Amino acid sequence: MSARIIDGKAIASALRERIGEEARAFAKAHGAPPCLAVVLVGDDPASQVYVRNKGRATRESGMISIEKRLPASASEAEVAAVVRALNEDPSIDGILVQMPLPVHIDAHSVINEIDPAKDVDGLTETNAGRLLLGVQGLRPCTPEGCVILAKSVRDRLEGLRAVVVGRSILVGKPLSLLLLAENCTVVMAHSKTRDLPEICRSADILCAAVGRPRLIEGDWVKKGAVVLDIGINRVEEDGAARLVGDVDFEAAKERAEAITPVPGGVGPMTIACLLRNTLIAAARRRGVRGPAI
Ligand SMILES: Nc1nc(=O)c2c([nH]1)NC[C@@H]1CN(c3ccc(C(=O)N[C@@H](CCC(=O)O)C(=O)O)cc3)C=[N+]21
Ligand SMILES: [Mg+2]
Repeated sequence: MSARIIDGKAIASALRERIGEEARAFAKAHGAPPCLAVVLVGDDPASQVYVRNKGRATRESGMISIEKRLPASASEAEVAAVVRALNEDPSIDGILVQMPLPVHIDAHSVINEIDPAKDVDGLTETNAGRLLLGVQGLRPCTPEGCVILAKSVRDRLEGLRAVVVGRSILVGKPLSLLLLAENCTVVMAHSKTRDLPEICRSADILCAAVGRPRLIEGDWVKKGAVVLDIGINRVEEDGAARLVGDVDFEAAKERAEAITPVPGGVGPMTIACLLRNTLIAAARRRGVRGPAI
């Protein structure tokens, strides 16, 4: 039996529809729609595409999108100054600094300049700490999207064994914490993990976020598992550029109950959750409760 393909694109589109309604209601109540500022340093082609897509999605959801571009030669102090100006600007609700930053800039320092109330990526020390503590804060978008997709297959995640392969700050670590908050039993696996195939086979929910094309093979997947493929790897195959995940999709779908495709799985959820965080940040900054979506 072939797995059900989790249609992240459709789920994200439905979520963005509801966010759009909330954004319009917000604009009516507060005189202006929520506003997201994206800071892009340098001219990495993939980043340009992502930022353009984010801007379009933001406007489609009835929010305002602002872009601040700096040359690749910008100093850390210059990038930090842009972030601080956005912090001070009362018309800005959300700030995202597009990763990766040029190597001469310390990403952690720059991210930490973001006002935690506007940190829609959930990456500042304050929001990471709030996630660890399980108190109100802004959660990272890709992990949040993963939990929504897992819940689209399983009503309750409680008691399920989740294996997260990859421990990045943007995805693996926060995803592990979010799944723990759902009462999953979480295994945090990574490049130094012994017996990785065996550990993956123990997963009811298998999350792959390592950035290695098709690392996870078909027989690493337990029959009936839910597979979330967070990898987005650009590879060249038969002379053509392709996008593949961290999971061998064709093989894994013969064993999984449900699996996310790449593209069209987790990626679109990241953007939808970014817009949701912008709405939440805009509401909380005005002292009202965020949307119940
Ligand atoms: N501060 C920061 N926050 C981020 O959240 C962040 C970042 N920096 N830097 C880059 C990564 C990557 N990322 C993606 C978002 C959407 C898709 C997405 O929508 N992908 C589509 C299309 C993929 C394509 O065709 O290229 C899909 O998977 O179907 C992918 C990747 C956010 N990131
Ligand atoms: Mg392999």
